[in-house]
Amino acid sequence: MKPKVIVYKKVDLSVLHLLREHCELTYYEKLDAETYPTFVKQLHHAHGLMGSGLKVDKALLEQAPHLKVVSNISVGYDNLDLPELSARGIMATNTPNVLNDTVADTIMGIMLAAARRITELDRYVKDGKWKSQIGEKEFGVDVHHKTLGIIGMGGIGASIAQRAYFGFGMNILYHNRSRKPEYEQKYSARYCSMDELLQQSDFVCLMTPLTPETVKLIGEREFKLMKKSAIFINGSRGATVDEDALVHALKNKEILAAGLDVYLQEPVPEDHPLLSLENAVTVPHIGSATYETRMGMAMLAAENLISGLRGELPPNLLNKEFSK
Ligand SMILES: NC(=O)C1=CN([C@@H]2O[C@H](COP(=O)(O)OP(=O)(O)OC[C@H]3O[C@@H](n4cnc5c(N)ncnc54)[C@H](OP(=O)(O)O)[C@@H]3O)[C@@H](O)[C@H]2O)C=CC1
Ligand SMILES: O=CC(=O)O
Repeated sequence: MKPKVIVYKKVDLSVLHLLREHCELTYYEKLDAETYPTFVKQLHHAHGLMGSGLKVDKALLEQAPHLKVVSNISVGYDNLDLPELSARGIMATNTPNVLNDTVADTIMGIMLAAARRITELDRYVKDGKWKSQIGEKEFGVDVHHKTLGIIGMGGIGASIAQRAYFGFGMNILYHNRSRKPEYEQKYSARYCSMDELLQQSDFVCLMTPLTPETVKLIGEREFKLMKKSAIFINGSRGATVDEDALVHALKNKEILAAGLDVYLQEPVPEDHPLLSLENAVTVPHIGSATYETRMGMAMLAAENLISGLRGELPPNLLNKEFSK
């Protein structure tokens, strides 16, 4: 008998074909108030779950007594209660690396947009405000040859460093809990304390996972340490930043600008103070959002799921306990 699998996110047909070869599939393009009650009923019989963003915690797992594998279609897995999954013998997987280049492209785009005020000036043109030759009021700041500080120099951080170093001649600083000699060599990146990184960088890019340690990693104190000319970029998760402190820093010109892909609440509420600030570039969590990359992520997630359901150790297994 084929294992029962629920996919709760829209994926390409080829991914569904692959899954159907190996599993009995229930497919939701998305979960909403209408579909959720049926989804929960089906969870009672499911062996596998694949999608992204759903909070997989004790309460949900209580409804899923037969679950064997939870396959996230994302690299971040802060939506998963990993200790609870491990305690129940359920494997969890994610999709690292396939998205590094795409997310790094997005981050470079946001950096450039914030520094050169591209989204703000796009509105200026479309609103009919371009009436004469531009002057200092429309000037931005350079990106090339500036100092970029990356907090969370992992797969994505390194792809950002690669673009910044080779493409823009930037000087790279980074901070992690552990040093990465490989990136020091490849991108002449210098490891430093977080405070030094904040003080020295023209661009501060946050790329850590969301963990108990990184909640509000950047707050009032950290914004005060940054240069007044600094541009802050968040590509990690909204909760790694104290958003009130960010709004305060932007309004009071403690920093020059910010570029944001992630927010504490997503979708970000229409009346969020960040949305009324000209010096904040705000995009809707589009880091990995290209056809090619989302397809690659979904395919990898399907492979992880199938492998786990066969009783193998999936390539991107997250629970350390299972690999022992
Ligand atoms: N905006 C978007 O669309 C996307 C956002 N993301 C986010 O980016 C995150 C990173 O992804 P990825 O690069 O693949 O992950 P990696 O695990 O490859 O890299 C994360 C890096 O963060 C460092 N890190 C972890 N904890 C801390 C800490 N407390 N202080 C400083 N550094 C820390 C790690 O180094 P060390 O262990 O040495 O500390 C590691 O090098 C994801 O978890 C997700 O939240 C990912 C994809 C798309
Ligand atoms: O935010 C996206 C992810 O892959 O994590």
